[in-house]
Amino acid sequence: MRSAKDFFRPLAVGAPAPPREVPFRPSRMIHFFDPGNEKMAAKVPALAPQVDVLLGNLEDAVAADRKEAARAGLVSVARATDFGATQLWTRVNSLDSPWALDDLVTLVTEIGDKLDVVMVPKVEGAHDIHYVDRLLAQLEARAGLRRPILVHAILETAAGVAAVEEIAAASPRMQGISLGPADLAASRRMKTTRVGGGHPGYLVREDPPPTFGGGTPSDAPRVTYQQDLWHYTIARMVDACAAHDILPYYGPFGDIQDVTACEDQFRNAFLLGCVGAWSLHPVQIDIAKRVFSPAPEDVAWARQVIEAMGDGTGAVMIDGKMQDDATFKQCQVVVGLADALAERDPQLAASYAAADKVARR
Ligand SMILES: CC(C)(COP(=O)(O)OP(=O)(O)OC[C@H]1O[C@@H](n2cnc3c(N)ncnc32)[C@H](O)[C@@H]1OP(=O)(O)O)[C@@H](O)C(=O)NCCC(=O)NCCSC(=O)C[C@H](O)C(=O)O
Ligand SMILES: [Mg+2]
Repeated sequence: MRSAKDFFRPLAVGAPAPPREVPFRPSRMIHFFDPGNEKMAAKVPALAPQVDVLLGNLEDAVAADRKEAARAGLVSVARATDFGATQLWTRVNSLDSPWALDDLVTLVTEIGDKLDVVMVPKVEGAHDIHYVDRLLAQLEARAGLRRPILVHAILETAAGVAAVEEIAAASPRMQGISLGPADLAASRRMKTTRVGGGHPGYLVREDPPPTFGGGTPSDAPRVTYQQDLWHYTIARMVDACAAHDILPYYGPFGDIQDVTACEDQFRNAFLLGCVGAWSLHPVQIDIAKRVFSPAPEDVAWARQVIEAMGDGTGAVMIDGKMQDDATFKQCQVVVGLADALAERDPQLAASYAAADKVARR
């Protein structure tokens, strides 16, 4: 068993010290691209300033006979691109595949100084993170890296969901966790054929009108309400991440043309505590940017509450609503996120300042 003190010692001689906290960097969208697709890879320099995270995907959606080309493509695009403040992540192949080892060895050795986070798919328990943790330390030491590469797990197997708390706590390298609804659906034997989003068959129906005195039941139409297939898993993931001070994300929304449902799915995740989602296509970038940035009027309201609450204790009434220590803390979350995002996004900073001005009139 590792002692608590061991947690902060490098797992290989000469490796950088493990991180003590996850540095906050905007990650409203993790934009996926296939580095072996020349057309897509050519768009990376122009995409870099528009997104918070660029992720070179080596796993699913890259055909088996294109794995090496994708890996080599990521090395060359990473070397050739100045990412500025944008993070570079990769999703390596799953640990039970024949490609995962070469993915990690090649990427850390060749472009480890440019890689911020390694996303590990199909994580089933702490043992998967421990394996990657030790290997990264060995490779970092060998490559002479000064900064540890962080690890992000995808929650996309039933075993992974059952072990989500131990996964979140498995290493100081843990940066966050994303929901992978497509693989999770398959692993759970759900009867869907989609990548995220809802399903019209998963619903509740209002009761029939009462038939007093044994009359004939009415055949009047009864309203149905589609339910959220992902609520339980997202909420569980958010709790595990918050408890271990790492970041939760919604994953992919596969119906690229249904921008409305994509926005709804992203917003549900945002309201439940997620900090971002994956964008699979350029059209999803602005949706994520909009949804995962607190709305200017909400930020202005939160600032008003914080100001009125003084030291954050007691209770006050604002516009007929009671505010106390707990709403003060919620408002601090909103303002803290807004300030951090505004530091990197001048357009957002301007819209927050404008809403604040209107609220103070
Ligand atoms: C989904 C796509 C295959 C669609 O591609 P395409 O048919 O080319 O779409 P468009 O014609 O609309 O494309 C318009 C132009 O935009 C470029 N493009 C498309 N996608 C991207 C992108 N992600 N990054 C950069 N540029 C992109 C096209 O090249 C077109 O360019 P041009 O011709 O010059 O106008 C495609 O979007 C795609 O492959 N996306 C990524 C898919 C992916 O990564 N999937 C894996 C993640 S989801 C998953 O793994 C499930 C999860 O693990 C789980 O279990 O839930
Ligand atoms: Mg998957």
